[in-house]
Amino acid sequence: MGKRIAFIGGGNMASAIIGGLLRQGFSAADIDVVEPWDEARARLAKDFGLAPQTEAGAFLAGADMIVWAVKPQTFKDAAAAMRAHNQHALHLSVAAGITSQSIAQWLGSERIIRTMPNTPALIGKGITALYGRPAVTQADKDWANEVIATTGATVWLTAEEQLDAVTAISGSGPAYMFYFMEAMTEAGAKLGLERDQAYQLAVATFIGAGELARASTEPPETLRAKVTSKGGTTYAAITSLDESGVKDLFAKALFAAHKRAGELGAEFGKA
Ligand SMILES: NC(=O)C1=CN([C@@H]2O[C@H](COP(=O)(O)OP(=O)(O)OC[C@H]3O[C@@H](n4cnc5c(N)ncnc54)[C@H](O)[C@@H]3O)[C@@H](O)[C@H]2O)C=CC1
Ligand SMILES: O=C(O)[C@@H]1CCC=N1
Repeated sequence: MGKRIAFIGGGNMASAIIGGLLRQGFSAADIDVVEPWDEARARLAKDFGLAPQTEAGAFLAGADMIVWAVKPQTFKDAAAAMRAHNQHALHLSVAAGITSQSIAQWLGSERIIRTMPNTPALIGKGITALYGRPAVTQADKDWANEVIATTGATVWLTAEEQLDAVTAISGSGPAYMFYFMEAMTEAGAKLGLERDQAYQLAVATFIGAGELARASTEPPETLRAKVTSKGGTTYAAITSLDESGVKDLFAKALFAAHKRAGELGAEFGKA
């Protein structure tokens, strides 16, 4: 790629993208990171051979792309600290909820791409939705896609609001999967399995079902029907789930995540 990329925030999501870039041959010497937390800086140095800085500075002038990987709560302050040092970079945000309009105001730039990745990006198995502000060129989008594709699949959106829905589905999604794995492991242990074996069964079942869904042309309802013998064990479990209204409750949880994304934008995106 031959360009410099700076990360503002060096936590989980920054590490996922940095890891992806390095795996694809991007040079650590072309990456800058601003990360105030000592422990996080030490981890970035150890894992990736980087030399992160504690705060924004003149070194940021060399960045062609700036990746915003701070919490929504700290974005505005971090933007104010960076603004004087770089006015030409393409900006790529991973922050939940914070609109590109807020970012444009804080940075005085229209060259902004918002994204919503998820943590499987850490192992190159993520999925990220991206949205480019109208001023962003196709060449900028292609470059952002190239960077993010090092962490997994990409999906481009045409409406920025859709990012909040993506946040509810796939951004927060890994946590729901782990939640189900926890429940399956607990139940397995109560039913007499060794805990680590129950966990192994739960994880393998998620991976297998996910891969089957990916490989199949059939919808999930059909895949589910193929597991569900009339009057059998799955039927007993699904009937119990339906009687408890689990599908509706689960949808309610996703709506709560979606609502929270909007609230984060309103609360921490003020000019
Ligand atoms: N963790 C996840 O599953 C996902 C997170 N996101 C978004 O990614 C963003 C970052 O989240 P994580 O990486 O999980 O958080 P994190 O807490 O792991 O990383 C954020 C880092 O920013 C640093 N920081 C705080 N103030 C700073 C400042 N003024 N300048 C530079 N760095 C500063 C913190 O020390 C921390 O290391 C958030 O906005 C979140 O909404 C998006 C998708 C998934
Ligand atoms: O929980 C959060 O706010 C972030 C956004 C998506 C996943 N983690």
